[in-house]
Amino acid sequence: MSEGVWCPPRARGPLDAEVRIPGSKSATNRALVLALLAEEPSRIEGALSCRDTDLMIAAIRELGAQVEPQGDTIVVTPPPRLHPRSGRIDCGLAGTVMRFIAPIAALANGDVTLDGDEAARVRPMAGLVRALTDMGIEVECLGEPGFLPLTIHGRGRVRGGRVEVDASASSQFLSALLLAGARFDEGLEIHASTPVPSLPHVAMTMEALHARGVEADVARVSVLHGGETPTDWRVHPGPIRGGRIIIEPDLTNAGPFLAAPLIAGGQVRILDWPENSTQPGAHWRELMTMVGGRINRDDDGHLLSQAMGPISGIDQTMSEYGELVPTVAALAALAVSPSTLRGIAHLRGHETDRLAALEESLTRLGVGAQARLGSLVITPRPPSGAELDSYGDHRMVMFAALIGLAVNGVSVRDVEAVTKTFPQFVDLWEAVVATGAA
Ligand SMILES: O=C(O)C1=C[C@@H](OP(=O)(O)O)[C@@H](O)[C@H](O)C1
Ligand SMILES: C=C(OP(=O)(O)O)C(=O)O
Repeated sequence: MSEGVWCPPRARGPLDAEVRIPGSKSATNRALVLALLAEEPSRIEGALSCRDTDLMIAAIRELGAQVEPQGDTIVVTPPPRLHPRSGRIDCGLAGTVMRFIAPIAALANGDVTLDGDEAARVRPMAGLVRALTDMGIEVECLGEPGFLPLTIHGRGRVRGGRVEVDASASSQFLSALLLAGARFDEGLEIHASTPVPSLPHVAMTMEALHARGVEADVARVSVLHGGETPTDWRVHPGPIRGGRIIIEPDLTNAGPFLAAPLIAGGQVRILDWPENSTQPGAHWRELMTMVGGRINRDDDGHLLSQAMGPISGIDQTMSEYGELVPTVAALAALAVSPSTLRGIAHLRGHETDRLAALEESLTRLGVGAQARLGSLVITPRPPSGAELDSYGDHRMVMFAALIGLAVNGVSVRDVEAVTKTFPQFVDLWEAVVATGAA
Protein backbone atom coordinates (compact mmCIF):
# COMPACT_ATOMS: atom_id res chain seq x y z
CA MET A 1 0.00 0.00 0.00
CA SER A 2 1.33 3.47 -0.86
CA GLU A 3 2.18 6.21 1.56
CA GLY A 4 -0.53 8.81 0.77
CA VAL A 5 -0.76 11.61 3.30
CA TRP A 6 -4.20 13.02 4.11
CA CYS A 7 -4.86 16.26 5.95
CA PRO A 8 -8.29 15.78 7.51
CA PRO A 9 -10.36 18.98 7.29
CA ARG A 10 -10.94 21.24 10.29
CA ALA A 11 -14.60 21.95 11.03
CA ARG A 12 -15.53 25.57 10.27
CA GLY A 13 -18.94 25.49 11.89
CA PRO A 14 -21.69 23.21 13.21
CA LEU A 15 -22.35 20.20 10.99
CA ASP A 16 -25.68 19.29 9.45
CA ALA A 17 -25.31 16.05 7.54
CA GLU A 18 -27.05 12.82 6.64
CA VAL A 19 -24.90 9.76 6.01
CA ARG A 20 -25.57 6.31 4.59
CA ILE A 21 -22.99 3.88 5.94
CA PRO A 22 -22.03 0.86 3.78
CA GLY A 23 -22.66 -2.71 4.98
CA SER A 24 -21.07 -4.39 7.98
CA LYS A 25 -17.70 -6.02 7.40
CA SER A 26 -18.32 -8.63 10.08
CA ALA A 27 -21.78 -9.55 8.78
CA THR A 28 -20.67 -9.59 5.12
CA ASN A 29 -17.74 -11.90 5.80
CA ARG A 30 -19.87 -14.25 7.92
CA ALA A 31 -22.46 -14.37 5.13
CA LEU A 32 -19.73 -15.16 2.58
CA VAL A 33 -18.26 -18.11 4.48
CA LEU A 34 -21.69 -19.54 5.26
CA ALA A 35 -22.58 -19.16 1.56
CA LEU A 36 -19.50 -21.24 0.68
CA LEU A 37 -20.61 -23.98 3.11
CA ALA A 38 -24.31 -23.86 2.17
CA GLU A 39 -26.22 -26.52 0.25
CA GLU A 40 -27.74 -24.00 -2.20
CA PRO A 41 -26.96 -20.53 -3.64
CA SER A 42 -27.05 -17.41 -1.47
CA ARG A 43 -27.90 -13.83 -2.31
CA ILE A 44 -26.21 -11.34 0.02
CA GLU A 45 -27.80 -7.89 -0.22
CA GLY A 46 -26.35 -4.64 1.13
CA ALA A 47 -22.91 -6.28 1.22
CA LEU A 48 -19.82 -4.23 1.96
CA SER A 49 -17.20 -3.88 -0.76
CA CYS A 50 -13.73 -3.23 0.66
CA ARG A 51 -10.34 -4.88 0.97
CA ASP A 52 -11.46 -7.33 3.70
CA THR A 53 -14.53 -8.49 1.77
CA ASP A 54 -12.56 -8.70 -1.51
CA LEU A 55 -10.08 -10.97 0.28
CA MET A 56 -12.92 -13.12 1.64
CA ILE A 57 -14.47 -13.39 -1.83
CA ALA A 58 -11.10 -14.50 -3.23
CA ALA A 59 -10.77 -17.03 -0.38
CA ILE A 60 -14.15 -18.67 -0.97
CA ARG A 61 -13.50 -18.71 -4.73
CA GLU A 62 -10.21 -20.46 -4.01
CA LEU A 63 -12.20 -23.17 -2.22
CA GLY A 64 -14.58 -23.61 -5.16
CA ALA A 65 -17.41 -21.09 -4.78
CA GLN A 66 -18.71 -19.13 -7.75
CA VAL A 67 -19.12 -15.52 -6.73
CA GLU A 68 -20.89 -12.84 -8.74
CA PRO A 69 -20.86 -9.35 -7.23
CA GLN A 70 -23.72 -7.25 -8.66
CA GLY A 71 -23.47 -3.77 -7.11
CA ASP A 72 -23.96 -4.24 -3.38
CA THR A 73 -25.47 -7.69 -3.90
CA ILE A 74 -23.26 -10.78 -4.02
CA VAL A 75 -24.57 -14.05 -5.41
CA VAL A 76 -22.65 -17.11 -4.26
CA THR A 77 -23.02 -20.63 -5.65
CA PRO A 78 -21.30 -23.16 -3.41
CA PRO A 79 -19.35 -26.11 -4.80
CA PRO A 80 -20.60 -29.66 -4.08
CA ARG A 81 -17.29 -30.34 -2.30
CA LEU A 82 -14.49 -28.00 -1.24
CA HIS A 83 -11.39 -28.31 -3.42
CA PRO A 84 -8.48 -25.88 -3.23
CA ARG A 85 -7.60 -24.37 -6.62
CA SER A 86 -4.12 -22.88 -6.20
CA GLY A 87 -3.73 -23.93 -2.55
CA ARG A 88 -2.89 -20.37 -1.46
CA ILE A 89 -5.08 -17.83 0.29
CA ASP A 90 -4.07 -14.22 0.87
CA CYS A 91 -5.60 -13.01 4.14
CA GLY A 92 -4.25 -9.46 3.75
CA LEU A 93 -4.65 -7.98 7.22
CA ALA A 94 -8.18 -9.34 7.69
CA GLY A 95 -8.72 -11.13 11.00
CA THR A 96 -12.00 -12.53 9.70
CA VAL A 97 -10.26 -14.16 6.72
CA MET A 98 -7.27 -15.65 8.56
CA ARG A 99 -9.46 -17.00 11.40
CA PHE A 100 -12.74 -17.96 9.68
CA ILE A 101 -11.10 -19.74 6.75
CA ALA A 102 -8.72 -21.92 8.81
CA PRO A 103 -11.28 -24.52 10.06
CA ILE A 104 -13.07 -24.44 6.71
CA ALA A 105 -9.82 -25.25 4.90
CA ALA A 106 -9.71 -28.48 6.92
CA LEU A 107 -12.93 -29.51 5.13
CA ALA A 108 -11.23 -29.15 1.75
CA ASN A 109 -9.54 -31.99 -0.06
CA GLY A 110 -5.94 -30.80 -0.18
CA ASP A 111 -3.47 -28.36 1.31
CA VAL A 112 -4.29 -24.70 1.81
CA THR A 113 -1.63 -22.18 2.83
CA LEU A 114 -2.85 -19.02 4.57
CA ASP A 115 -0.60 -15.98 4.54
CA GLY A 116 -1.09 -12.22 4.57
CA ASP A 117 0.51 -8.81 4.95
CA GLU A 118 3.66 -8.56 7.03
CA ALA A 119 1.54 -7.06 9.83
CA ALA A 120 -0.77 -10.08 9.63
CA ARG A 121 2.11 -12.36 10.54
CA VAL A 122 2.12 -10.99 14.09
CA ARG A 123 -1.65 -11.24 14.64
CA PRO A 124 -2.48 -14.08 17.06
CA MET A 125 -3.58 -17.45 15.67
CA ALA A 126 -2.24 -19.78 18.42
CA GLY A 127 -5.52 -20.40 20.27
CA LEU A 128 -7.21 -21.41 17.04
CA VAL A 129 -4.28 -23.52 15.81
CA ARG A 130 -4.32 -25.36 19.14
CA ALA A 131 -8.07 -26.06 18.95
CA LEU A 132 -7.76 -27.32 15.36
CA THR A 133 -4.81 -29.53 16.22
CA ASP A 134 -6.69 -30.94 19.24
CA MET A 135 -9.47 -31.92 16.82
CA GLY A 136 -6.98 -33.95 14.78
CA ILE A 137 -6.58 -31.39 12.01
CA GLU A 138 -3.04 -31.17 10.66
CA VAL A 139 -1.81 -27.59 10.82
CA GLU A 140 1.76 -26.74 9.84
CA CYS A 141 3.10 -23.36 10.95
CA LEU A 142 5.62 -22.31 8.32
CA GLY A 143 7.09 -19.43 10.32
CA GLU A 144 6.75 -18.71 14.04
CA PRO A 145 4.52 -21.27 15.79
CA GLY A 146 1.03 -19.88 16.27
CA PHE A 147 1.25 -17.29 13.49
CA LEU A 148 0.79 -16.99 9.73
CA PRO A 149 1.93 -18.36 7.35
CA LEU A 150 0.45 -21.77 7.97
CA THR A 151 -0.74 -24.72 5.93
CA ILE A 152 -3.88 -26.66 6.72
CA HIS A 153 -3.66 -30.20 5.38
CA GLY A 154 -7.34 -30.71 4.55
CA ARG A 155 -8.71 -34.23 4.32
CA GLY A 156 -12.21 -33.43 3.06
CA ARG A 157 -13.91 -34.03 6.39
CA VAL A 158 -13.56 -33.23 10.09
CA ARG A 159 -14.98 -35.36 12.86
CA GLY A 160 -15.65 -32.52 15.32
CA GLY A 161 -17.05 -33.30 18.76
CA ARG A 162 -15.80 -31.61 21.92
CA VAL A 163 -13.10 -28.98 21.80
CA GLU A 164 -11.65 -26.39 24.14
CA VAL A 165 -10.46 -23.01 22.89
CA ASP A 166 -8.47 -20.19 24.44
CA ALA A 167 -10.06 -17.25 22.65
CA SER A 168 -8.73 -14.58 25.01
CA ALA A 169 -6.64 -13.07 22.17
CA SER A 170 -9.58 -12.90 19.75
CA SER A 171 -13.24 -13.85 19.74
CA GLN A 172 -12.70 -14.72 16.09
CA PHE A 173 -11.15 -18.08 17.12
CA LEU A 174 -14.48 -19.05 18.63
CA SER A 175 -16.55 -17.58 15.77
CA ALA A 176 -14.40 -19.48 13.29
CA LEU A 177 -15.17 -22.80 14.96
CA LEU A 178 -18.87 -21.99 15.26
CA LEU A 179 -19.14 -21.01 11.58
CA ALA A 180 -17.62 -24.28 10.33
CA GLY A 181 -19.06 -26.60 13.02
CA ALA A 182 -22.30 -27.63 11.30
CA ARG A 183 -20.24 -29.18 8.49
CA PHE A 184 -18.24 -31.38 10.89
CA ASP A 185 -19.45 -35.02 11.19
CA GLU A 186 -20.41 -34.66 14.85
CA GLY A 187 -20.91 -30.91 14.93
CA LEU A 188 -19.05 -29.14 17.75
CA GLU A 189 -19.28 -28.63 21.48
CA ILE A 190 -16.95 -25.78 22.33
CA HIS A 191 -15.71 -24.78 25.77
CA ALA A 192 -13.96 -21.43 26.11
CA SER A 193 -11.21 -21.99 28.68
CA THR A 194 -10.62 -18.25 29.23
CA PRO A 195 -12.79 -15.11 29.06
CA VAL A 196 -13.68 -14.18 25.48
CA PRO A 197 -13.51 -10.53 24.34
CA SER A 198 -15.92 -8.99 21.80
CA LEU A 199 -18.88 -11.16 22.87
CA PRO A 200 -21.35 -9.24 20.66
CA HIS A 201 -19.39 -10.59 17.69
CA VAL A 202 -19.97 -14.13 18.96
CA ALA A 203 -23.68 -13.35 19.29
CA MET A 204 -23.53 -12.08 15.70
CA THR A 205 -22.05 -15.43 14.64
CA MET A 206 -24.89 -17.29 16.36
CA GLU A 207 -27.41 -15.01 14.66
CA ALA A 208 -25.78 -15.65 11.26
CA LEU A 209 -25.97 -19.41 11.88
CA HIS A 210 -29.62 -19.26 12.93
CA ALA A 211 -30.45 -17.19 9.83
CA ARG A 212 -29.03 -20.09 7.77
CA GLY A 213 -31.05 -22.75 9.59
CA VAL A 214 -28.16 -24.09 11.68
CA GLU A 215 -29.08 -25.45 15.08
CA ALA A 216 -26.66 -23.79 17.51
CA ASP A 217 -26.96 -22.57 21.07
CA VAL A 218 -25.15 -21.37 24.15
CA ALA A 219 -24.77 -24.53 26.24
CA ARG A 220 -23.56 -22.98 29.49
CA VAL A 221 -23.23 -19.59 31.13
CA SER A 222 -21.21 -18.66 34.19
CA VAL A 223 -21.69 -15.78 36.55
CA LEU A 224 -18.58 -13.60 36.36
CA HIS A 225 -18.22 -10.17 38.00
CA GLY A 226 -21.95 -10.18 38.76
CA GLY A 227 -22.96 -10.73 35.11
CA GLU A 228 -23.74 -13.84 33.07
CA THR A 229 -21.12 -14.84 30.51
CA PRO A 230 -21.41 -17.74 28.07
CA THR A 231 -18.61 -20.30 28.33
CA ASP A 232 -19.88 -23.21 26.20
CA TRP A 233 -21.50 -23.35 22.77
CA ARG A 234 -22.96 -26.19 20.70
CA VAL A 235 -23.40 -26.46 16.94
CA HIS A 236 -25.35 -29.43 15.63
CA PRO A 237 -24.23 -31.10 12.41
CA GLY A 238 -26.55 -30.40 9.51
CA PRO A 239 -27.09 -28.55 6.26
CA ILE A 240 -26.58 -24.81 5.95
CA ARG A 241 -29.32 -23.04 4.03
CA GLY A 242 -28.74 -20.43 1.31
CA GLY A 243 -31.21 -17.85 0.04
CA ARG A 244 -31.51 -14.13 0.59
CA ILE A 245 -29.84 -12.27 3.41
CA ILE A 246 -29.70 -8.53 4.07
CA ILE A 247 -26.62 -6.95 5.65
CA GLU A 248 -27.00 -4.10 8.17
CA PRO A 249 -24.89 -0.93 7.85
CA ASP A 250 -21.54 -1.16 9.63
CA LEU A 251 -22.28 0.43 13.00
CA THR A 252 -18.62 0.53 14.05
CA ASN A 253 -17.81 2.53 10.92
CA ALA A 254 -20.72 4.83 11.75
CA GLY A 255 -18.93 5.77 14.99
CA PRO A 256 -16.70 8.61 13.72
CA PHE A 257 -19.73 10.23 12.04
CA LEU A 258 -21.76 9.99 15.27
CA ALA A 259 -18.81 11.43 17.19
CA ALA A 260 -18.22 14.33 14.76
CA PRO A 261 -20.99 16.66 16.06
CA LEU A 262 -19.75 16.21 19.63
CA ILE A 263 -16.50 17.81 18.46
CA ALA A 264 -17.68 20.23 15.77
CA GLY A 265 -21.20 21.01 16.97
CA GLY A 266 -24.40 20.55 15.00
CA GLN A 267 -25.84 17.19 14.07
CA VAL A 268 -25.30 14.10 11.94
CA ARG A 269 -28.04 11.66 10.98
CA ILE A 270 -27.12 8.06 10.15
CA LEU A 271 -29.71 6.50 7.85
CA ASP A 272 -31.31 3.12 8.59
CA TRP A 273 -30.02 2.37 12.06
CA PRO A 274 -31.25 -1.10 13.09
CA GLU A 275 -33.52 -1.13 16.12
CA ASN A 276 -31.72 -4.14 17.56
CA SER A 277 -28.34 -5.38 16.46
CA THR A 278 -25.65 -7.78 17.62
CA GLN A 279 -23.00 -5.40 16.24
CA PRO A 280 -20.78 -3.83 18.91
CA GLY A 281 -21.68 -0.45 17.40
CA ALA A 282 -25.20 -0.90 18.81
CA HIS A 283 -23.51 0.37 22.00
CA TRP A 284 -22.82 3.78 20.45
CA ARG A 285 -26.13 5.00 21.78
CA GLU A 286 -25.11 4.53 25.42
CA LEU A 287 -21.45 5.46 24.85
CA MET A 288 -22.23 8.75 23.09
CA THR A 289 -24.67 9.62 25.86
CA MET A 290 -22.02 8.80 28.49
CA VAL A 291 -19.51 11.21 26.93
CA GLY A 292 -22.13 13.95 26.80
CA GLY A 293 -23.80 13.68 23.39
CA ARG A 294 -27.49 13.41 22.64
CA ILE A 295 -28.51 10.52 20.44
CA ASN A 296 -31.97 9.43 19.30
CA ARG A 297 -33.44 6.96 16.82
CA ASP A 298 -36.37 8.58 15.06
CA ASP A 299 -39.61 6.96 13.87
CA ASP A 300 -38.14 6.44 10.39
CA GLY A 301 -35.30 4.39 11.86
CA HIS A 302 -32.51 6.96 11.45
CA LEU A 303 -30.09 7.77 14.27
CA LEU A 304 -29.49 11.43 15.06
CA SER A 305 -26.38 12.47 16.97
CA GLN A 306 -26.26 16.01 18.35
CA ALA A 307 -23.83 18.12 20.32
CA MET A 308 -24.93 19.02 23.84
CA GLY A 309 -21.92 20.70 25.42
CA PRO A 310 -18.38 19.74 26.36
CA ILE A 311 -17.25 16.12 26.03
CA SER A 312 -16.86 14.28 29.37
CA GLY A 313 -14.18 11.72 30.05
CA ILE A 314 -15.29 8.17 30.95
CA ASP A 315 -14.02 5.22 32.94
CA GLN A 316 -15.31 2.28 30.99
CA THR A 317 -14.61 -1.41 30.46
CA MET A 318 -14.62 -1.88 26.71
CA SER A 319 -13.71 -5.57 26.29
CA GLU A 320 -17.06 -6.32 24.62
CA TYR A 321 -16.71 -3.58 22.05
CA GLY A 322 -12.97 -3.03 21.68
CA GLU A 323 -13.50 -2.22 18.00
CA LEU A 324 -14.94 1.12 19.13
CA VAL A 325 -11.86 2.18 21.13
CA PRO A 326 -10.00 4.34 18.56
CA THR A 327 -13.09 6.56 18.08
CA VAL A 328 -13.72 6.77 21.83
CA ALA A 329 -10.04 7.60 22.35
CA ALA A 330 -10.33 10.58 19.98
CA LEU A 331 -13.34 11.87 21.93
CA ALA A 332 -11.47 11.28 25.20
CA ALA A 333 -8.53 13.34 23.93
CA LEU A 334 -10.86 16.30 23.36
CA ALA A 335 -12.79 15.88 26.61
CA VAL A 336 -12.75 18.13 29.67
CA SER A 337 -11.79 15.31 32.07
CA PRO A 338 -9.56 12.19 31.97
CA SER A 339 -10.68 8.79 30.69
CA THR A 340 -9.69 5.21 31.42
CA LEU A 341 -10.60 2.55 28.85
CA ARG A 342 -10.25 -0.91 30.38
CA GLY A 343 -10.34 -4.59 29.43
CA ILE A 344 -8.72 -4.09 26.04
CA ALA A 345 -5.48 -6.11 26.10
CA HIS A 346 -6.69 -7.94 22.97
CA LEU A 347 -6.35 -4.68 20.99
CA ARG A 348 -2.61 -5.36 20.97
CA GLY A 349 -3.35 -8.10 18.39
CA HIS A 350 -5.52 -6.00 16.09
CA GLU A 351 -4.36 -4.50 12.76
CA THR A 352 -1.56 -2.96 14.79
CA ASP A 353 -0.93 -2.89 18.53
CA ARG A 354 -3.72 -0.34 18.96
CA LEU A 355 -2.84 0.52 22.56
CA ALA A 356 0.71 1.40 21.53
CA ALA A 357 -0.49 3.22 18.38
CA LEU A 358 -2.99 5.30 20.36
CA GLU A 359 -0.47 6.11 23.07
CA GLU A 360 2.11 7.21 20.51
CA SER A 361 -0.36 9.26 18.45
CA LEU A 362 -1.88 11.00 21.46
CA THR A 363 1.59 11.79 22.78
CA ARG A 364 2.57 13.30 19.41
CA LEU A 365 -0.51 15.50 19.63
CA GLY A 366 0.54 16.66 23.11
CA VAL A 367 -2.28 14.78 24.88
CA GLY A 368 -1.46 12.76 28.00
CA ALA A 369 -1.68 9.03 27.27
CA GLN A 370 -0.54 5.93 29.06
CA ALA A 371 -1.05 2.45 27.66
CA ARG A 372 -0.97 -0.24 30.34
CA LEU A 373 -1.14 -3.97 29.73
CA GLY A 374 -4.88 -3.94 29.04
CA SER A 375 -6.02 -0.37 29.45
CA LEU A 376 -5.48 3.14 28.17
CA VAL A 377 -5.50 6.26 30.33
CA ILE A 378 -6.04 9.55 28.47
CA THR A 379 -5.46 12.90 30.17
CA PRO A 380 -6.67 15.70 27.91
CA ARG A 381 -4.45 18.69 27.19
CA PRO A 382 -5.02 21.10 24.30
CA PRO A 383 -3.71 19.13 21.29
CA SER A 384 -1.38 20.64 18.73
CA GLY A 385 -1.05 19.60 15.08
CA ALA A 386 1.12 16.61 14.26
CA GLU A 387 1.84 14.15 11.50
CA LEU A 388 0.27 10.88 12.55
CA ASP A 389 0.66 7.38 11.20
CA SER A 390 -2.15 5.04 10.22
CA TYR A 391 0.02 2.05 11.25
CA GLY A 392 -1.78 0.31 8.35
CA ASP A 393 -4.92 0.47 10.51
CA HIS A 394 -8.20 1.83 9.09
CA ARG A 395 -9.39 2.84 12.56
CA MET A 396 -6.29 5.00 13.16
CA VAL A 397 -7.22 6.99 10.01
CA MET A 398 -10.66 7.55 11.54
CA PHE A 399 -9.02 8.58 14.82
CA ALA A 400 -6.91 11.17 12.95
CA ALA A 401 -10.01 12.46 11.12
CA LEU A 402 -11.77 13.16 14.43
CA ILE A 403 -8.78 14.96 15.96
CA GLY A 404 -8.37 16.95 12.74
CA LEU A 405 -11.89 18.36 13.15
CA ALA A 406 -10.70 20.31 16.17
CA VAL A 407 -6.98 20.84 15.58
CA ASN A 408 -5.06 22.61 12.80
CA GLY A 409 -2.12 20.87 11.17
CA VAL A 410 -3.12 17.23 11.64
CA SER A 411 -2.12 14.82 8.88
CA VAL A 412 -2.05 11.05 8.61
CA ARG A 413 0.34 8.93 6.58
CA ASP A 414 -0.81 5.89 4.59
CA VAL A 415 -4.45 6.93 4.48
CA GLU A 416 -5.12 4.03 2.05
CA ALA A 417 -5.27 1.80 5.13
CA VAL A 418 -8.87 2.94 5.48
CA THR A 419 -9.84 0.86 2.42
CA LYS A 420 -9.63 -2.19 4.70
CA THR A 421 -13.29 -1.66 5.58
CA PHE A 422 -14.35 1.76 4.28
CA PRO A 423 -12.99 2.85 0.86
CA GLN A 424 -15.44 5.81 0.71
CA PHE A 425 -14.44 7.14 4.14
CA VAL A 426 -12.32 10.15 3.09
CA ASP A 427 -14.85 11.42 0.50
CA LEU A 428 -17.78 10.97 2.88
CA TRP A 429 -15.89 12.60 5.74
CA GLU A 430 -14.92 15.63 3.66
CA ALA A 431 -18.54 16.01 2.50
CA VAL A 432 -19.83 15.86 6.08
CA VAL A 433 -17.27 18.38 7.33
CA ALA A 434 -18.11 20.70 4.39
CA THR A 435 -21.68 21.02 5.71
CA GLY A 436 -20.14 23.02 8.55
CA ALA A 437 -18.61 25.59 6.25
CA ALA A 438 -21.79 27.44 5.18
O1 LIG B 1 -15.76 -11.45 14.37
C1 LIG B 1 -15.60 -10.32 13.92
O2 LIG B 1 -16.10 -9.95 12.85
C2 LIG B 1 -14.77 -9.38 14.68
C3 LIG B 1 -14.47 -9.63 16.00
C4 LIG B 1 -13.63 -8.73 16.82
O3 LIG B 1 -12.35 -9.31 16.90
P1 LIG B 1 -11.52 -9.49 18.29
O4 LIG B 1 -12.31 -10.37 19.17
O5 LIG B 1 -10.22 -10.04 17.84
O6 LIG B 1 -11.42 -8.10 18.85
C5 LIG B 1 -13.53 -7.33 16.20
O7 LIG B 1 -12.60 -6.55 16.88
C6 LIG B 1 -13.19 -7.45 14.72
O8 LIG B 1 -13.07 -6.18 14.16
C7 LIG B 1 -14.30 -8.17 13.98
C1 LIG C 1 -10.00 -5.60 14.62
C2 LIG C 1 -10.54 -5.32 13.43
O1 LIG C 1 -10.47 -6.08 12.31
P1 LIG C 1 -10.20 -7.63 12.02
O2 LIG C 1 -11.49 -8.18 11.48
O3 LIG C 1 -9.13 -7.64 10.99
O4 LIG C 1 -9.80 -8.28 13.30
C3 LIG C 1 -11.29 -4.06 13.22
O5 LIG C 1 -11.90 -3.92 12.14
O6 LIG C 1 -11.31 -3.18 14.11
